[in-house]
Amino acid sequence: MTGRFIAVVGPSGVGKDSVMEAMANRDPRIGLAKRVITRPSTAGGERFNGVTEAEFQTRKAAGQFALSWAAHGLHYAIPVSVKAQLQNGQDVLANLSRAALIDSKACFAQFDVFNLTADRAVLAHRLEARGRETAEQIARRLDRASAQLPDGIEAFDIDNSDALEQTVQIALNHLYPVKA
Ligand SMILES: Nc1ncnc2c1ncn2[C@@H]1O[C@H](COP(=O)(O)OP(=O)(O)O)[C@@H](O)[C@H]1O
Ligand SMILES: O=P(O)(O)OC[C@H]1O[C@H](OP(=O)(O)OP(=O)(O)O)[C@H](O)[C@@H]1O
Repeated sequence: MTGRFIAVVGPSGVGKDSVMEAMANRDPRIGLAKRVITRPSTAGGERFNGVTEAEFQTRKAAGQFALSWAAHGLHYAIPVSVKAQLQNGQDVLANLSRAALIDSKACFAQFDVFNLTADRAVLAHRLEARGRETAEQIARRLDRASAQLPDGIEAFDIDNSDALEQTVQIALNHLYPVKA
């Protein structure tokens, strides 16, 4: 059976990549979409494919992206290879912009959304602790924290203010309900 494409959205620093990675480690039915980003691969954090702006545009023109968007002064894409993962029956998690949800819904037959939330103070603390962005970049990311989901998009909301393990369990229970 074809897998589900699950968009994981929420403000920068809320824990999208951490939750996704922990879910994939817990359950073999889950695969991760590896994003292509115009950020040096040495920047750390999630596993992503870092490319130059020119390389990004070349790959986009060659049809190598299922989805792409711009945010935080960077370009991001989900490679078309996710379709093979889905055809192999994996449920695929992808860290997506809330602004890319409409395109994403149109692109994938089986589509779900996890919307992660956390208090602004928690976000600020996590972004500082992650240490990847400057103070100014962090301030701009926090300004986007309250962005709403587009009309017509239904999401499963999960508060990731507390322990990561708790969030992961709630998300897994939602994806794979235990039959009584
Ligand atoms: N539930 C949690 N409790 C504590 N720290 C967390 C939790 N979830 C994520 N973090 C930490 O917060 C920071 C941001 O997480 P990350 O997964 O990079 O967020 P995002 O992908 O949403 O930008 C990381 O340093 C991560 O280790
Ligand atoms: O439009 P928004 O919903 O605010 O999302 C903006 C960007 O932030 C998210 O990534 P993340 O927070 O992981 O930032 P990063 O990709 O730079 O790490 C998401 O994947 C988008 O690329």
